[in-house]
Amino acid sequence: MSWLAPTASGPIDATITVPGSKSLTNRYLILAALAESPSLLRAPLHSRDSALMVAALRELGAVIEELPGDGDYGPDLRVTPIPKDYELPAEARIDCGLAGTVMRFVPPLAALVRGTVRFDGDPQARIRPMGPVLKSLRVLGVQIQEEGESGALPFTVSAEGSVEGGYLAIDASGSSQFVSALLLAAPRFTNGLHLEHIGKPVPSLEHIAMTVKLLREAGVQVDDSVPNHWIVSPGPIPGFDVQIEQDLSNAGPFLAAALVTRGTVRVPHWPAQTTQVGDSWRKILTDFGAKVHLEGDTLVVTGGEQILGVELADTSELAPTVAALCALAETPSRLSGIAHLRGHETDRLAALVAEIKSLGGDAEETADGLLIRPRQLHQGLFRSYADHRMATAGAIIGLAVTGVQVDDIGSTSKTMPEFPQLWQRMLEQSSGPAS
Ligand SMILES: O=C(O)C1=C[C@@H](OP(=O)(O)O)[C@@H](O)[C@H](O)C1
Ligand SMILES: C=C(OP(=O)(O)O)C(=O)O
Repeated sequence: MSWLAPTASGPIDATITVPGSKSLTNRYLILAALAESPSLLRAPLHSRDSALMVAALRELGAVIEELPGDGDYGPDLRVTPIPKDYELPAEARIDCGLAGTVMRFVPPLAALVRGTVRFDGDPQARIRPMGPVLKSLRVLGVQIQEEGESGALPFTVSAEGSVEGGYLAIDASGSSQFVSALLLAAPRFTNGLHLEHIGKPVPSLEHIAMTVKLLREAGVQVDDSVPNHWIVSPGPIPGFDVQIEQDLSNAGPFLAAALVTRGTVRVPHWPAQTTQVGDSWRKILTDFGAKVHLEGDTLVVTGGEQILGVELADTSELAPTVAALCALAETPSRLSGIAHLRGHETDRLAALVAEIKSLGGDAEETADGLLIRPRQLHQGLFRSYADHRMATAGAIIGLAVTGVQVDDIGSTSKTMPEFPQLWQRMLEQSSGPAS
């Protein structure tokens, strides 16, 4: 659905909470499916990525029910784990959509049931890198049959119900999800796992820290004291009851709106301690020239007189939102350490350069990032390439530039189906009506 991005007619003054974290929801779903007894996920995300994870775990024998809860964005989830020694009644089929967490995290779980499981996804998912996960499973003795390009969807996992584990070396420079995928299943490997990364630096390290923290909270022993080594001891995961934090990465476009309109945006219930990469908005938005502070547990961001250019390394999944702000900044910006964004939902470096340029901006790719220089932007089509974060980047630019048309705002359903309504609500709360 093509969507004319609303332009703000004055400073935004709004308070917004967003739905639950994708990364937390999909990790807790995996841990709950591996647990010894049922678990309750309170205020989880309900979006395409979480629905695909729920469907995948049901295919593998977990029972997942919706229960009324207190969250603003849908029911809680009760997860009854995959039975021990589960034998699939027939070949299972798992649709990964475009979800990295499903295509990377679920195959190691499929190795723990008996039977065959076929994985496929959206056409764009078939070019996202999968090789290190498939290679690791093969080294661990699991049979994988690939159908198309090597190291990519679609493929079939044939498993015998147990994985011995032990030492494994991988190159996770393409995605932190390769590491998280193996760590999450490792407590159920007979001998646990000693995973070593060998290669260029692993990106998005915050997401691995999140995996390690969640495993430890679930009672699993993890030693990550030596860089690039993770040692997970085998052991049971007791069922748990958890409140899921809102998605701080998805809070980003709303917070960015404060800078773009020189207004104020508040996000209540900002977690005091979190492993979400989105917590770094506090530093990033300060670099852009905003005033950022906490009032109790409410994060308050107020835009400055101008948006300053930034120099930032490894902004991970925040990069498209950051790039949108760079395109509106008064001084040049350099983003580095994000070469792996070429393997995200789309080649985000190419997509951001193409779309910023199509609005008259000045952007160029480097080997590992982007250079974005100030230039007046004009109306035009901003393509999202089925990528939720491209779509929200277009919305951010549209706040300042009239006539920005986002081709597929529906792509935000990947992690925030409510985005268009929440964006509108943010504008309606503000002093001037949106145009
Ligand atoms: O583990 C996770 O939940 C994620 C890890 C990161 O992947 P990469 O390491 O591929 O950037 C991040 O970008 C993605 O949105 C979510
Ligand atoms: C890279 C992302 O997603 P995925 O979990 O599909 O890798 C993202 O949400 O920015």
